[in-house]
Amino acid sequence: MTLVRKRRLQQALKLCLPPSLPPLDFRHETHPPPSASLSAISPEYHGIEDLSDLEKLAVLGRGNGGTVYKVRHTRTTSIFALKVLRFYHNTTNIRQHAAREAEIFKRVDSPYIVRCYAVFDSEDDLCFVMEHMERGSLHDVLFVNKILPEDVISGVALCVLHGLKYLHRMQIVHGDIKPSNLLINSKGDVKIADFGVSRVVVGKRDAYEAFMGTCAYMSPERFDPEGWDGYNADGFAGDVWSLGVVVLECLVGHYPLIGVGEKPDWATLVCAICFQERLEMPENASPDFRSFVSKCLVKDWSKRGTVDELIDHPFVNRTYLGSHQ
Ligand SMILES: Nc1ncnc2c1ncn2[C@@H]1O[C@H](COP(=O)(O)OP(=O)(O)OP(=O)(O)O)[C@@H](O)[C@H]1O
Repeated sequence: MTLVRKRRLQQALKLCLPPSLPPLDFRHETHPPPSASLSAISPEYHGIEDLSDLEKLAVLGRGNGGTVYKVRHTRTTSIFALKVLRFYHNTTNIRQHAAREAEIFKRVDSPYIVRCYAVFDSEDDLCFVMEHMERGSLHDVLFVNKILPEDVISGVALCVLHGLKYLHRMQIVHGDIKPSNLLINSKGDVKIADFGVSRVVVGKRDAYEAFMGTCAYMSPERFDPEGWDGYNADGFAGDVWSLGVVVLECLVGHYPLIGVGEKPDWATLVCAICFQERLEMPENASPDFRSFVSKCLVKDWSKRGTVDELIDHPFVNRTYLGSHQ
């Protein structure tokens, strides 16, 4: 059964074999949006003028502070994903994250990043109209399939690396790379989503925020900045660490830095992330897989593989790997 599922997934999860990166688009940087209730993010897209144009069809998922709906544009019948962040009790924290997410979404335009077409804001909530990623998140895929074959993981990793390369060139640290933030469309393209804790790097120390994002995927320098020279880290290496954890999780079938059944509380995670020396690799992992993950999961961020190095790594440049079972 597992084998059937795996085969089905291999067919279904077509991987994007990325063409060369498109040039960076800085159009939006010089034109900050007006502080009106609607900020059109993609000026070429004129279809969505008002939230009332969108009919809710289903709930796609829920995250911290928000719900994502599948919606249909009543006039064009196009399908979108609508993320609604509600500001209960005027929580400054959520407002700040939402504003940051909107700000980053305005800047990015890449086939490796989920597109955002419009943002509507009001007193009570902030709504993002995004491209609908039909197959949901990598988290959903792992929930159903448990583990993925190496060649599928390799394609996922390559898409994320291209997305990170684009973001990092724009000085954007994602800060929360994890399976639920990697979305897959009907063509099998994997794209990075959710910029709620992302930041634009303006210097090394000034923008440092240690405990934003999801603890389990955080790098040692974010978890323990004093122990791992985190105050000097630029943040980009943290995204690479998170990618390494995700890649390993896809082959292990569960969060890989602690044992199955172990509670991922703060103390357990800090021990695993900051102090545990040995990396548990699945026995069936290929040498390329081991090498790739080991380069991502170097505890000292200054010695960790960079996105530019990893994008040339044999693990993500294989034509077909027959070694997985
Ligand atoms: N554009 C989209 N297309 C399809 N499904 C989506 C889209 N965006 C989000 N989802 C689904 O909604 C879920 C919730 O997304 P959301 O960004 O609100 O939170 P999260 O990343 O899962 O969690 P957290 O808030 O803790 O980061 C996702 O896990 C995914 O399954």
